[in-house]
Amino acid sequence: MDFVLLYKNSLLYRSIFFISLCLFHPRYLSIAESMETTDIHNPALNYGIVVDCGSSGSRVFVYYWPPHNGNPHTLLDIRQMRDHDRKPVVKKIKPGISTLANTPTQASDYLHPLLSFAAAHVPKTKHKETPLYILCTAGMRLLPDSQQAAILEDLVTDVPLEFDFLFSRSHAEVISGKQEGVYAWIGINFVLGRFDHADEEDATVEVTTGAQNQQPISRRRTVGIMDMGGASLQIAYEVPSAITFSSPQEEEAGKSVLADFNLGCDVEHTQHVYRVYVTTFLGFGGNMARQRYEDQLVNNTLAKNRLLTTQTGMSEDKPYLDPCLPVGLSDTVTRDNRTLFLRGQGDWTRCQEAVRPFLGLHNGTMSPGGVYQVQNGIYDSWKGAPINFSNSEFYGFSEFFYCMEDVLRMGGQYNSERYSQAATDYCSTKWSTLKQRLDNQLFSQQADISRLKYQCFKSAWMFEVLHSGFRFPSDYPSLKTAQLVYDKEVQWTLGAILFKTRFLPLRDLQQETLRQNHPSWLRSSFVYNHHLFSLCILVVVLAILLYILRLRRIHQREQRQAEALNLLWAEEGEALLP
Ligand SMILES: Nc1nc2c(ncn2[C@@H]2O[C@H](COP(=O)(O)OP(=O)(O)OP(=O)(O)O)[C@@H](O)[C@H]2O)c(=O)[nH]1
Repeated sequence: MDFVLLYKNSLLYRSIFFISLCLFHPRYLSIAESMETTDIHNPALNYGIVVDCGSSGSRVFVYYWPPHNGNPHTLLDIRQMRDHDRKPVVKKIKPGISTLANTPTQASDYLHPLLSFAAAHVPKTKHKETPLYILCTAGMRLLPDSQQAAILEDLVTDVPLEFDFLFSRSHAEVISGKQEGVYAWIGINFVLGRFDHADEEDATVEVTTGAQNQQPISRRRTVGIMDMGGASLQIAYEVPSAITFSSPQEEEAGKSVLADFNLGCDVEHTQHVYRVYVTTFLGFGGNMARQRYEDQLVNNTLAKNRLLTTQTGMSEDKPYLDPCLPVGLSDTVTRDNRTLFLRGQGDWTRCQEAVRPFLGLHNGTMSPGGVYQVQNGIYDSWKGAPINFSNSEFYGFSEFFYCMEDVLRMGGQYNSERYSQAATDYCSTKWSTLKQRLDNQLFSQQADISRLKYQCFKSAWMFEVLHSGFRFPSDYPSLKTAQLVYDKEVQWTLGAILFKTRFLPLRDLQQETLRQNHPSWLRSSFVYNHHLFSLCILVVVLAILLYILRLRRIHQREQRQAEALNLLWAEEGEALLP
């Protein structure tokens, strides 16, 4: 067979092609690798566990990372662990940990299934050095301090009795909404590679980080996030230029919604200094918004009944007509032993109008502190950093994705017109038909009866938050909703572990320097990037192989020519013989 053809069809040729691709785009190599089963037999891998204790449930995520590549400008390559079926190692339980407010001593038992699941996946020999973080969000934030403290105390005392992870008092905490927003922002930008060096085709921005005498740096444009959970809502986006405040009050308010942080391993490396505008809205998550709406329905309807001596909502045959429940759905709401009977009207437009007041709009701006702070008389009037709607990109997570995907099946690129049409149709579909569709598995696997019931409300709430609250123009072209990006589940937990391990590379670097004391050019060179290094070795080996094969071919050809010459001489010799 022709050698060239053989070579082109060979694994060798394809490997070289793939290797060249990866040499030019090492990012692709990392993406491909991160979808593989995690090699638990590799002793060099490090592990980390984050438990997200949300208002509606708790989930455990197991992450791992190879040793740092030695370049102080790159972050740890943290990936979600995958089991032998390549499935992400994640487990979820319901309800939320805040339901243990009155029985805090059960907190560690409650988390036991999640922690033993993680313990079964992380190699036993690694448990001692594997950090475990138990981070609680809005459900816990809504509890009084004493109840929060009692739950955390139980975890800090009991978890180490059963599990051998690296876990201390500071590893169990109720994080602020601001932290949650920043972590979500870090998570998605990391997965999208926006913290890497910019390629020519990337959209870049000039960034002034505020450091003294610092020239603007050109960096990849980062994406903004909106994350709507069960109880709280976060928005976070990078503010590329230094902000000037016109008054000390404005500065005070402004600083409370700006997060300045350095993701680099060392304060001297300013390449990864970011200034992010982040605001959290407690009570604005999908479930809490519905709860607030129902509270008001009960109060207002009963007050009206008293005033007008009517009986609206007092019995099943005289229900309150709720525009935000699907047509024909009967439901009840009970508050303080008072029950209100509801019947779905399925009217999207009226539902939008009904939910809008719950945004707490004040001079056209949503209250960053949420309704609770407004009720306490604290009102923050800072309007937030303006979003450049013509040069930005946003990702919507959790309810933004579930609202679009679970039943409407349109998660991904957001288009306000298509979305409101689909939501209008959903709301006006008869409840019996919706249930039939659920039984026929026409919705996503995650959709359950509760999703069906509140979809109409939640989709209107999401729409209002986006367009009336955050004032995104209806033709904004760059909003995507997502749960998986490059096949990775993007959660704020990923950002949390990245942030919490940001100094680990420094430790590795210092140890390496002490041990080997290499010249500095070597440390910063590609020799310390183990991917590139092994690929180069492979390329060299393949080149040598090809060279040897080619030499053999030349040698064989020469041999054949020599034999032919010998034959010719022999024949000529015979002919000359008398
Ligand atoms: N479709 C789908 N729904 C989910 C999933 N996880 C949670 N939900 C639902 O989405 C709503 C919001 O849940 P999350 O986004 O997990 O919010 P949370 O962490 O509980 O709430 P916060 O504490 O406010 O952050 C709840 O009603 C959940 O039942 C999921 O993986 N898929």
